[in-house]
Amino acid sequence: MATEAANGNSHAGAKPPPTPSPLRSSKFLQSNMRVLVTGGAGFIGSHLVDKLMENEKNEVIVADNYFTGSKDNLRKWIGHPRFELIRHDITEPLLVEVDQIYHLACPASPIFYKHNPVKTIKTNVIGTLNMLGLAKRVGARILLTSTSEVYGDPLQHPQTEEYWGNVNPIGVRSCYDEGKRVAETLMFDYHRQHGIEIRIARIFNTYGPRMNIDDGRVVSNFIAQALRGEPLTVQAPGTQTRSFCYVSDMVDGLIRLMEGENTGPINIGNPGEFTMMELAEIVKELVEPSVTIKNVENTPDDPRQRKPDITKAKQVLGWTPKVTLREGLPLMEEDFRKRLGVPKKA
Ligand SMILES: NC(=O)c1ccc[n+]([C@@H]2O[C@H](COP(=O)([O-])OP(=O)(O)OC[C@H]3O[C@@H](n4cnc5c(N)ncnc54)[C@H](O)[C@@H]3O)[C@@H](O)[C@H]2O)c1
Ligand SMILES: O=C(O)[C@H]1O[C@H](OP(=O)(O)OP(=O)(O)OC[C@H]2O[C@@H](n3ccc(=O)[nH]c3=O)[C@H](O)[C@@H]2O)[C@H](O)[C@@H](O)[C@@H]1O
Repeated sequence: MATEAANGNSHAGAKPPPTPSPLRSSKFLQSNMRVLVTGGAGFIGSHLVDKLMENEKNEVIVADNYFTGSKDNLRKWIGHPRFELIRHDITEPLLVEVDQIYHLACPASPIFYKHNPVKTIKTNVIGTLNMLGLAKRVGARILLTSTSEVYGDPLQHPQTEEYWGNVNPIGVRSCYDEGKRVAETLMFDYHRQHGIEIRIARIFNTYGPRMNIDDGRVVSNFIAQALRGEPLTVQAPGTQTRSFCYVSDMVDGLIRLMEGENTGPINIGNPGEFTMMELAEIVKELVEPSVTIKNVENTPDDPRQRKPDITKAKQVLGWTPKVTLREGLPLMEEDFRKRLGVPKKA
């Protein structure tokens, strides 16, 4: 059984987990861990799939509705005997026999999650209920990719897992941050009531190759703008901070959490903290020094500061991020150059 949650909630009343599929222990000559990745055609999901597929004992099933993801992100696995891709919207039940569920499906960029907020809530609430129902039926362990947005516009800095957050329940971001908070609640209620083996990762801003070019998030915006020779749009005031984690570090953290014994919630992010103006200056310096920086209006409820306290991830997962922002940005730039057809100047 997993150890106590980070926030100190007691799980003394939790039931033992349901019995996993007998196939998990009875197969010897073929893959014996069947892993479902919801949202596996998206940015983080597709990198996670790449890593999971490296292990020959894993059979990977992706369920995705392609709202913000794409088959293209998974093209190297399509047709592989240990890989299966299902077009499926997780707000509908899914019947598959699996041992582990990485539950990522949810639009992550503010532009996309605000586009149809009711659908975003349904994805977080009904979608998570469906995945927990599946976990219960087949005895699978389930990991939820929650978010640092559960801390809202945090009044504690850096944020530890014990902090309960400062969230506007009726704002334009609420479909996402309150949606994820309910998803976390559902995870713990299924754990306590039905003994489901749960893992919760609170992910902080993650970036890297394969982000949608017009995704709308800040790192992808700045790199695409720099490569197109457009001004970098710093939203007011520009002093707001974020901490950026490179995607390979994130995937490593998620797999460690799934394989470990702690339920979480656990912050997974890179504590290096930058203002948006600093980020723009770094992108300008590394990618295209001739571009200008333009101040533009911000959107409501934008968190003013965000930085993970990762003491817990270090202690219980033995995890620390390895890739610095200055190392990760050029890797993303290379991918964006290929996709935008902008070669590096000699
Ligand atoms: N990238 C980050 O900085 C970040 C930070 C915190 C949390 N997260 C979480 O990590 C997960 C992945 O984020 P990402 O950056 O890869 O985003 P993404 O938008 O690239 O990927 C999300 C995937 O989920 C799919 N999806 C959305 N709604 C669905 C539905 N109803 N049914 C089936 N599939 C659906 C999309 O098509 C896409 O492939 C999300 O749960 C997000 O909330 C990401
Ligand atoms: O890490 C998290 O927990 C969350 O982080 C992001 O949300 P956010 O930090 O608002 O992401 P961005 O849209 O990339 O914005 C980051 C900052 O950059 C600013 N920004 C954004 C875009 C831009 O062009 N310019 C700009 O200055 C925004 O005002 C904001 O202050 C993700 O999009 C969420 O999915 C995720 O859950």
